Amino acid sequence: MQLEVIGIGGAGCRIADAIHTAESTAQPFLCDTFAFDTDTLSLEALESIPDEHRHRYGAEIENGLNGNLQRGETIGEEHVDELSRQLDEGTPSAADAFLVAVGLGGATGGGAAPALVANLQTLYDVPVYVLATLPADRERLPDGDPSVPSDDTRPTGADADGATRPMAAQNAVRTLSRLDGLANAIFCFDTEPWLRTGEDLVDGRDRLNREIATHMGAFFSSTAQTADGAPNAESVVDANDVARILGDETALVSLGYGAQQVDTDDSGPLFGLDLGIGPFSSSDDVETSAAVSAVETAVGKAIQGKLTLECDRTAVDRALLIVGGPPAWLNQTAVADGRRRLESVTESTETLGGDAPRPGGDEVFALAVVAGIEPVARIEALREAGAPRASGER
Ligand SMILES: Nc1nc2c(ncn2[C@@H]2O[C@H](COP(=O)(O)OP(=O)(O)OP(=O)(O)O)[C@@H](O)[C@H]2O)c(=O)[nH]1
Repeated sequence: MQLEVIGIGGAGCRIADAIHTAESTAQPFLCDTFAFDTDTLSLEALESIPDEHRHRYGAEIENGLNGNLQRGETIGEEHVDELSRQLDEGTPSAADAFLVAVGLGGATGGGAAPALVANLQTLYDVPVYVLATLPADRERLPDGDPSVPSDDTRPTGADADGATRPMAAQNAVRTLSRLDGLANAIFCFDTEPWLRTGEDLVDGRDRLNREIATHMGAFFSSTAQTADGAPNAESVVDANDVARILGDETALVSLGYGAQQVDTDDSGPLFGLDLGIGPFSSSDDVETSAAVSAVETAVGKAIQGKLTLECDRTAVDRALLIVGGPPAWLNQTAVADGRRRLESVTESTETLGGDAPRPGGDEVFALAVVAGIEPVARIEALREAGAPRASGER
């Protein structure tokens, strides 16, 4: 499937940019990538999104929004037609789905995302998914907390731009609830557990954004059509499968990813075969036991390792497993076993599986998608953290 990615606000734009940067030319899955922000400098700092797909809006904002989500919502609603029109710079009608990336906790992206998602739903007849990062705890830590580096001269709990975000939890909860019923599904990335000890967003955000891009790229590139001449998947995951697993009732979605390095012969075509798709190993060349072991290891990491949002793996509505890598290493029995393993761990009512051949690759990877994961302890904690102020404000 082909994806139209739109980043909104600082985090959303950087994440969209990271996805665009990481997209492999061998496995393209992006229709277009757009970045919408009120902050010109932030837009200019992006790495790879084409200039004509970066759009600054809200010239009336003079000194930022200071976490004022209601103002962000008003500005988002006022500019939503302008933002949607920007998409005509690309080919949005060719997309099988939209992905709106946003950092929950801020006022710009969180304010505009619900209006944008609602507008896309009326303009296009394809699913609109959201990719949302949850705010980190250390954006609002009390003074003297040991996880704030002692040489940090910024205010305690400051984010990557040096701003504190005392409203982060409250804003995140409110934006999540506004997206409910608008987005088909929400991919969640929980920032806090992905930050290293003593690391804050200043140091960590580019690494986190690459992690997000790896997970999302592994998923959506596996659903893209293979290039001419490249081997087809034994079991293709297409846009319909994605829609079935993600659903259309704003399910929360978490991803698990694991990769295992494998030995491939890069010295050239084997057995006189050259399909014009780069170096690859023939299945005769790879020990079955080695291939099975590589698939099992990658699948184990994806299912039992760290998820983008930790949840009760045994209480998942729907699940999908994709195993990819050099064709010779994709042992189909092991791939099918992996899908059954995910099914038995999650006890989900529906579990799909597929494979993604990557000629020339040097690792076997597995991506587990779990959808319908609520209740999630982390979201409940955010709701609690945001609740007292929320009731006072509204
Ligand atoms: N993963 C990740 N999170 C980020 C990044 N930048 C900021 N965040 C977090 O995302 C949330 C929203 O921040 P921004 O996207 O900068 O905020 P904004 O939408 O531009 O809105 P305002 O700055 O409030 O006007 C906060 O919780 C930030 O700490 C980033 O590059 N990656």
